[in-house]
Amino acid sequence: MENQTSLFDGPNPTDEQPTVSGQVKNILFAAQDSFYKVMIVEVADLNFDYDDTEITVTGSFGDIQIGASYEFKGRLTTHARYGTQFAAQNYQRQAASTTSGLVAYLSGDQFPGVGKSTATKIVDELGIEAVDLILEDPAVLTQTGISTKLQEVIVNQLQQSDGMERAIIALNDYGFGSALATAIYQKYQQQTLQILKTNPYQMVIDIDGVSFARIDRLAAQQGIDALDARRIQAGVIAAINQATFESGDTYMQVEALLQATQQILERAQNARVDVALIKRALLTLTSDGVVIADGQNLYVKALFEAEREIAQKLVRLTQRKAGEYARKDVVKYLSEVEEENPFPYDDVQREAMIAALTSNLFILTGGPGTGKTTIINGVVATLKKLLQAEGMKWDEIETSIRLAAPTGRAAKRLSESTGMPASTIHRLLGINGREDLDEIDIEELSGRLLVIDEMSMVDTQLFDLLLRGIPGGMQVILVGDKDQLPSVGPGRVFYDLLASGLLNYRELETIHRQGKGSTIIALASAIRAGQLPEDFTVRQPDRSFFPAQTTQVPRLIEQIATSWKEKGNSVADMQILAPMYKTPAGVHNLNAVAQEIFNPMTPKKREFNIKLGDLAFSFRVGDKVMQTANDPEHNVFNGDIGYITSIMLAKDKANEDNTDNITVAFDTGEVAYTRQNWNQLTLAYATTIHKAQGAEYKLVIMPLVNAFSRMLQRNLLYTGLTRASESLVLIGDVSAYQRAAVTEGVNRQTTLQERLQQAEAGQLPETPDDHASVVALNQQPLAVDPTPTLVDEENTLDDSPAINEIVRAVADTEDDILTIAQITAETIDPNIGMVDLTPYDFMSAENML
Ligand SMILES: Nc1ncnc2c1ncn2[C@@H]1O[C@H](COP(=O)(O)OP(=O)(O)OP(=O)(O)O)[C@@H](O)[C@H]1O
Repeated sequence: MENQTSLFDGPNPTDEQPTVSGQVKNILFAAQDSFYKVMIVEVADLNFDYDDTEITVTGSFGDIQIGASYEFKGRLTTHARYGTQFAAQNYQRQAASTTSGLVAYLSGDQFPGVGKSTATKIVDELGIEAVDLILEDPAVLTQTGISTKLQEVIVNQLQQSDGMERAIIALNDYGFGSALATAIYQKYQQQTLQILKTNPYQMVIDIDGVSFARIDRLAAQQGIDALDARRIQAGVIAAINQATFESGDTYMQVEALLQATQQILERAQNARVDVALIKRALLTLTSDGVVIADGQNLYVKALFEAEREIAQKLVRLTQRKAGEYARKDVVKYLSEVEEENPFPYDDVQREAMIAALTSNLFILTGGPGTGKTTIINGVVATLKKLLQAEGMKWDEIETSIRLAAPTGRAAKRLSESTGMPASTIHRLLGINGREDLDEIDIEELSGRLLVIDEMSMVDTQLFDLLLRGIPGGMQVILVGDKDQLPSVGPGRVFYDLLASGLLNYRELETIHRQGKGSTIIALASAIRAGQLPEDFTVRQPDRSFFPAQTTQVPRLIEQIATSWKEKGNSVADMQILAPMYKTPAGVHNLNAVAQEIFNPMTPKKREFNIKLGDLAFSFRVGDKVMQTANDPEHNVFNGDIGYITSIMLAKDKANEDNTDNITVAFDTGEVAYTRQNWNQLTLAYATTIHKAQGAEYKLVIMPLVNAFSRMLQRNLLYTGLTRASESLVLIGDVSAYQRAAVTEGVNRQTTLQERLQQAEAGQLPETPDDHASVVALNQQPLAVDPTPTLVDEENTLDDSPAINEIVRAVADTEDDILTIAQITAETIDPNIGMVDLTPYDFMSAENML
């Protein structure tokens, strides 16, 4: 088994682990999308101080039976609202410990047809471990001589109840967290243990997010050969998944895939893998339909199907009889809405709104301040009038307009700017993003209109799922800014939809935002057109540029941030955005700099020192932090920003929980993190530009230096500076900005446009099954392209499970736990702003360098 010892695991390993056993009286809560449960257990035995007869037990559990007895290992915790609970890390059904108990169990009601004599035969033959043996290998029952029918009854029942528990326990033991364990079990059900033990590589093929390296270690321990065909096939899948994720392409060329697979396989175990073996593996995968070969392009099935389905659905949507409302009604109600609006619409806006309301599918793109929100509001208000005229009741009207965006932050902004409820796309569809895409069942949405904002962030697979939920009669409006960074996941859907030229869209170009912000927007427009404006380095009321070399950046930022703070502004309204994590001008170092300004150490403050490889930093009470993974159980998601409100040490008197923990206040509530989960938090004074997509800040400070070389691309610069709503401070080399402005982002390889054209012509190909290119490959010698694949630092760093080394923190000896009520109050104060401030106010130019 994998060695799971990590310094995260905290307390002294020689301590006996807190254990409680007893009968489950009730299940208070069972999460729908994972195994998380909260239940009441009647205490029969325990090894820690606790004097009630019942205890609340929480954790990931399979099919818990009320009334059955279990043993739980874990720790006692104190929940702010629910009091003392036992957080189980592991559990076990208390099996019968005597042969007579086991005979009684096997001849019980749950095994129909199995009488005492059959049960006795089984126990005599297989012993007290009978249940384990049967679950590991059902064939052992044949040696008991009982009928095949009864064998089936026993195996099915055991697999159903104990099988699930054992599977989850085993998955936990192998180090799979709750989310992956859930996904794995949902896929294999009763077969989970068997797959884990006999062919763990299958998991790499079937389950998103299972790491090849982890499975490879597991398989090697089980003695699976490095040249085993299953290993090579899993390597192919790992390579194609990794490459599509890193490049954003939706497919890969044959030669590149062969080479990447070889690298992955040879790096993971020190054994040479011949390309011929990889070719053979690829042939099997394409024959089985796991990989789709379309000419020289190889796709994982889900991405191939997603592009195909998107094209088909969109073309069907546009070919459907045009929207239900007559143009003259639309024009009439829109004029009423316009009269109620504080300003008249411009012609393009008016025309876009009419087109949106009279089409089944409408796409709107435009930069900041061009009126996208104005159009959404106008369309929604006009639609309300149209529906009212149809006789629809008010509450029905409200619920028939659905607004959504790809991230929680973008949904929140959409809701604020429209005054209507908006949700994430995942929530709209009722999914958590961990489902098996082959089996996921999306329910059709109800309503007349669906508006999706920040479309540029939607990837191929999410868009496919979204379209599956859109019923025939629903109008769809997709809104975004095509010049922003594309989605993190594979594809560049929004770009492709626009570039196909086949779908109904309007581009807004006139900038309407006046006064403050105007020169930021003008700068954004120039950069969008591939130029740095001549006045780039000239100080403007709302933006400035300070030349600096990489090593000078931290000092400059220190001064700007200090000045911002001294003027009484909130840290929540300020964001430092850098393209990369490393270098003195990168996210890691700038976080350290900003932390010293916004949250310096004081004798009364607590901190935990963290060390991750070369990176050392600390979490302090009051720190601005970001959640870096989705955690639906606690309602916090990747990119959510919060503030540390308390730091508790295991030894604190006030800490009834016996472990170190950090509590963070998010907009949605407080979340406590024990050491195992600290890797989900980072300091967030500075973040990458990718992580800031969909957010807006009053002040953005952005360093761009030549050291960021290959990240210097137009859409990155554009996305970063358009996050600033009132003030923008740019720092670095003019030449770096120049280079970013003229460098078009790497072109993602996708086939969505081609599929749209094929769908439009009624010639969308069926999923190819001849995989001729791969067949041919196995017959010819192959020239492998020696160019290594570029690794995108952004993805690599964010996805890196590098956290295996964390040095136990030492805090000061203060017993008081400090809270930061003041800071959280400040972050939600909408009045703290930038009235009459310019970036120049934050500093005096003389002492900048
Ligand atoms: N035709 C117009 N005449 C005058 N002002 C307008 C017009 N259209 C929009 N505005 C104003 O311009 C500003 C920007 O518009 P809006 O918020 O709709 O743009 P946006 O594209 O959604 O911007 P962002 O993406 O930055 O949120 C708003 O203050 C809006 O009231």
